[in-house]
Amino acid sequence: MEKIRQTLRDHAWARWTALGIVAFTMLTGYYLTDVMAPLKGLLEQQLSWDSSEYGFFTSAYGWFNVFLFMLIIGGIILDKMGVRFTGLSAAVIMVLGTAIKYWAVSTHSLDGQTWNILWLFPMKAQVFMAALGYAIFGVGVEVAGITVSKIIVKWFKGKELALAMGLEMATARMGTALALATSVPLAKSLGHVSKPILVCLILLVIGLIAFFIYTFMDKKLDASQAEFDKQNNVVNEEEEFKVSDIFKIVTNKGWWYIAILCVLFYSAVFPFLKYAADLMVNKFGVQESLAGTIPAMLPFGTILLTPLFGNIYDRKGKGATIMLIGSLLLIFVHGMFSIPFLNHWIIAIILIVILGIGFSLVPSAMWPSVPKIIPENQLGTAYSLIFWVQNWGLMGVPALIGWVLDKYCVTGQKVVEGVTVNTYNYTLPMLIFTSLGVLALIFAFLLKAEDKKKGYGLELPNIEK
Ligand SMILES: NCCCC[C@H](NC(=O)[C@@H](N)CCCCN)C(=O)O
Repeated sequence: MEKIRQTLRDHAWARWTALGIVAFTMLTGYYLTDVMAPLKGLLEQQLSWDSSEYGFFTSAYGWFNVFLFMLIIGGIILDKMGVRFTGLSAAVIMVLGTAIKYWAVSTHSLDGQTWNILWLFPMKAQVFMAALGYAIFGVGVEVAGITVSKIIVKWFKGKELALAMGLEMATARMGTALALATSVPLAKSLGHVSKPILVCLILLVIGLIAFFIYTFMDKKLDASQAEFDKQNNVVNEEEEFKVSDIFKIVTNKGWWYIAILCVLFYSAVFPFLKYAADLMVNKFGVQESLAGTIPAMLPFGTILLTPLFGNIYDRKGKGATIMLIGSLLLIFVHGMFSIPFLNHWIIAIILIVILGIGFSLVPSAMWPSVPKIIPENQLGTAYSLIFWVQNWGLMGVPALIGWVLDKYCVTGQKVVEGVTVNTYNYTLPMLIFTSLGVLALIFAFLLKAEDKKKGYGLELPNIEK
């Protein structure tokens, strides 16, 4: 009998098609994640939300992931049950959470109601229900993220791993860019702040169907790998994941440096994006209806650059150095944003472009570096633990910024379309973002040193010759 020399992943068309499908599912998830960011002003006008309520809602993304350990549980399920079951479940959870959020923002049945959350905090019922839906969605999109990372490693290990991860992130960021650029026009043209969420809901259902289609490819990949192993007498030595492996992951210094760099770096980017449209209005005097357009350039820039830097990492290596340079750019940009007299909108555009470069450098090198430190059977859990640490920042920093804005940064009030809203000075929030960048740089240095000591190969190319 003729021996099989190739598995499905050795066919370029198959691995790039698989990537395209799962990346699309992530695009739909990222669209919903950021769809409310440019609507902060409209939420204040149409639903009377204030900055703290907006901050509370935004931080809900991480509630269940962080406090109920849903992300870690998701990672363990991923390593135990595999990518098909976990990915499908995650996509269903995204749809469910978004349906609840849409209902909360569009219904009138919650009008005027206040609930005591945990018998302690009075909160508008509408804000709470929208946040609950977003928290459920947050579990789905984060577990989908780790699942897709593991899927990419499965198809691209020893091949164009960083390019593939870069392309997946680029596709996902198209979702972010679309959200930033389209949510205000959609809300205005369709007549209500809830309408962009409805558009997301439809997209998420399509994303779920796409992932369902992917599961057939995944089955074929497993079958071709099993056949290859059988015919070539390959003994699969990969051990099954054990819950005790978590101990191995969390006692690995290199893993910790990536996790801490990740939380610091991402906390200075994603939460910044939530307030960036408002920053454009308050600091740079940009019109409300156009305010989302400048921050939207950031994800647009990363769409081109993340795969480009990923490709460089695949071919030339220098992963740890790439993360260092990205952290430096982050400090520069937020430092400049915090200087009060630099308030021309052209400066805002230039800084967002530079931030786009930084935000392409770090992720393009960080995520493909994890499989160099952690074995594949523990990868789902390792990614989920990194996401878990990161989610503390994604949850805490927006709430912190919302609170800081309300407490220390209100400069006055103005009337927008007949409604009185606060105006803010963004210097203090931008200094907070700058400090996160400085800490990120320190951990990028520590990671580079640890790589040198342990020989993880972060500075080596990913493509095996
Ligand atoms: N294959 C790379 C996976 C990580 C991508 C990374 N995503 C995250 O860090 C998520 N935990 C947070 C997503 C928040 C979406 N606005 C990324 O760079 O997007």
